Amino acid sequence: MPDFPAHASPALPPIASPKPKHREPAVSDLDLDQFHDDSNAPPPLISPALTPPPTHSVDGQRHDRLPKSVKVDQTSHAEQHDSDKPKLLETLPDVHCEVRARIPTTTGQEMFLHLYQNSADDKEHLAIVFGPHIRSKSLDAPRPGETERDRMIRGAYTGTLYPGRTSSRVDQIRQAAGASARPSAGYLSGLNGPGQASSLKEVENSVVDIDSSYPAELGPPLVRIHSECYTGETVWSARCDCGEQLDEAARLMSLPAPTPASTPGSEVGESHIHNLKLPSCGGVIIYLRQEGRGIGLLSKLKAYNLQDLGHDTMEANLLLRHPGDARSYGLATAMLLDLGLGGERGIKLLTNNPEKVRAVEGPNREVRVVERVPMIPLHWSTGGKEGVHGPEVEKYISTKIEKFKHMFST
Ligand SMILES: Nc1nc2c(ncn2[C@@H]2O[C@H](COP(=O)(O)OP(=O)(O)OP(=O)(O)O)[C@@H](O)[C@H]2O)c(=O)[nH]1
Repeated sequence: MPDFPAHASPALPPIASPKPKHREPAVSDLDLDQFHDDSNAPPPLISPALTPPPTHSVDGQRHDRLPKSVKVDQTSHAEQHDSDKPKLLETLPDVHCEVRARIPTTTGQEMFLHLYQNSADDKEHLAIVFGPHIRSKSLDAPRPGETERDRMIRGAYTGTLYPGRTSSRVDQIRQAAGASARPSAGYLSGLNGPGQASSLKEVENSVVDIDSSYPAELGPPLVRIHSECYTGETVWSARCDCGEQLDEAARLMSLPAPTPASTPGSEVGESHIHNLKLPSCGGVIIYLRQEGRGIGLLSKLKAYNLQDLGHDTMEANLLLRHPGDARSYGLATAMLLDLGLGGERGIKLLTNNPEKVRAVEGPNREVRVVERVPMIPLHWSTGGKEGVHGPEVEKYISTKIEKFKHMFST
């Protein structure tokens, strides 16, 4: 079997969006046998079931806490050999958030969908923002000639919209109503100490108003970089776990932030916070329109047929003359910076993909990944009770481990 190129050495320029401009080579033009030199091996679909790595816990339950994270070794980044470094653009693309809207979701949680445009391609990439703390600078920046109503229509408001609202800024509404300064936007201010009842009320009121930056108390914000997968997210494919990963990222970002009540030794009882709408830690899913690891849906569907003919996901891409992974993450870096998530404090990245961890940091480490939270397939973590399963997804995951060097354990 030939040596494959190292994972994710993009042959396409990193920002290229896959648009088939000419007819792709017919499958019959391709050398289907090149990966089958030692083809006494059984076809992948009947290979033995994947044994999950032993280090993750299997207790049949989903937890209401973030899975254990792994510190990302900062020195090893700095000392990376040139050959190990991901190929990054020298400068980040320009991005700006055109519009944002509140989306109540079927799980009961609310999120704000941010639509971005950029200087690198003509696709609409998205930031799915959970919690009240993360805001887009380019969205909030005033635009020439716009009215307060224009600002509200494009989502550049604080607090909550309601019929008849006239200003995009909560402070202005309060001032107009003769109210004093708005309640403290500090994270759960006043909860930690005696006499919390009025403070709790204040928190309840301020939850919808908070527009400050991400509070230091919550540590590095949780980030997921997700690449589009029409098959796994929309048409119920069990060839991959992309849909489940998107759901799980949203669930983790909607979990309530730790409160003093959940901290040992706290004087605040559970009953005090029973009906309180506590803010979630929040986080952001950067949803990049790089379908099929950047090869596009057309090629991905051909790749599926090659997989049914016995090839793994990397081989199928290579046979179609695409890199094993054609994605890039400069847009994600630029979007995270716009959302105020650059700088020293860093982010916690939900992923198993080592390439993502390095590439999202950007050419000058504009964003720092200080912790990595693994994405364990639900089928493993629930002991087989939930999650996508079947021979195709097993093969997909085992190829991620063996060829793309994904890290499925802490
Ligand atoms: N080419 C190809 N792409 C696939 C296949 N199955 C899923 N994909 C794509 O793989 C991508 C999955 O990417 P992500 O969810 O960002 O995750 P990842 O890089 O695999 O790693 P994690 O962050 O650990 O989940 C999506 O763009 C899917 O469309 C496949 O068989 N072939």
